[in-house]
This record gives sequence, structure tokens and C-alpha cells, in this order.
Amino acid sequence: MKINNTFLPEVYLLDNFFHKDDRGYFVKIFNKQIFKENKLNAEFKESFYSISEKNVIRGMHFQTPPMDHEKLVYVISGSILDVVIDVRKSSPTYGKSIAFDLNEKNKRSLYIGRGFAHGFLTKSKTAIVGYMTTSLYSKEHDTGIKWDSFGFDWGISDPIISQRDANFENLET
Ligand SMILES: Cc1cn([C@H]2C[C@H](O)[C@@H](COP(=O)(O)OP(=O)(O)O[C@H]3O[C@H](C)C(=O)[C@H](O)[C@H]3O)O2)c(=O)[nH]c1=O
Repeated sequence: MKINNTFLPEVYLLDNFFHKDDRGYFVKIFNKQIFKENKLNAEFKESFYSISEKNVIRGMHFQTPPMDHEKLVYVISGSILDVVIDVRKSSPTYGKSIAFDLNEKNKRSLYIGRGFAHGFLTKSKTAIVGYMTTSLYSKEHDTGIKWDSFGFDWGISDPIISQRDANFENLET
């Protein structure tokens, strides 16, 4: 596993270990020792996955303190455009976003620190996206900002989104 810095501190792009043989692929997405050696929070408390159709946007989600968390996002099948934005008002990179293609071919994952909103666009027919988070889900602390409110070009104008995501507030400028 190789952990790559990005221009957003606390957001890392991970090149995961994988093994290919005539049966297919084996991919490892988490190793506690490597995470701790690289000062990434390795104390994950929940893991879940979603299955999305093409042109679905899920996001931009985050949990507010004290239930904020680090999040590890990876793609089991398909392809997504994964987007993260800094929503920490006191941060020098507040409002700055970064995007990565995560897919079953590159087997990359994204480690997202606290204070960042996360979302993705499904680019393949379907995409199975896995998550691990370092806090428990808390409905009261689960919130977000609107997907088209921070100047990011998703390359799509009419995504399939939930009513909840459509009703999020815009990023405060
Ligand atoms: C996360 C979660 C959700 N829920 C409930 C809340 C909703 O009734 C339903 C679906 O949740 P939501 O619409 O938030 O799911 P997504 O839109 O796929 O959100 C996910 O995708 C975006 C991109 C993320 O970054 C979020 O961390 C992740 O939650 O499950 C639970 O009951 N427990 C949970 O842990």
C-alpha cells in the first residue's frame, strides 16, 4: 500500500496492494500498522457499502463534531468520480475541492480527514462503493452541502440524487 499526499492536507490517495492470477484479483484496502506509521487514524468503527446506478450523485456528506470522522472510501466494482471539499471554516483550504477517479481497475481508495464533505458520481453502469468510518453513524450529526454549490464541474447537469441531498444548503462563501 502506498499512501500519497494531495494538495488538501488530511486527504490521501491510496494505491492498494493487489494480486492478480488466473482466478482474478485480491485487493487489500486496510492495514492498521501502515495506517498508524503514516499517522492515519486506524480506529474504524463502522463499515458499509452502497450500490449506485450510472449518473447517481451521493453527497456531499459529513458528520458534525463530536461525531465527525475520518472516512476510507474504496470501489469494489465499477467506476466513480470521487469528490472531497474542505468545509472547515477556519481552514486555509476552506471551500477547496479535489476529485479522483476511483475504479475497479486502479483499485485506489481515498482517506478523508475530519472536516471534509464527501460525494461521488457513478460513471459506470453500476458502482459498489465501500466505506469505513472512525465514528458511529449519528442521524443528528449527519449533514451535507449541495452537490452543485461549490463550483465543481461534475460533467453532468441532471444527476440522480436523493431528495435529502437535493435539499442541502449551499456551501457558505
Ligand atoms: C450512513 C448511514 C445511513 N443510514 C441511513 C440514512 C438513510 O436513511 C439511508 C441511506 O443513507 P444516505 O442516503 O446518507 O446514504 P448515502 O447517500 O449513500 O451516503 C453515503 O454516501 C456519501 C457519499 C457519504 O460520504 C456518506 O458517508 C455515506 O453515508 O441509510 C444509516 O441508517 N446508517 C448509516 O450509517
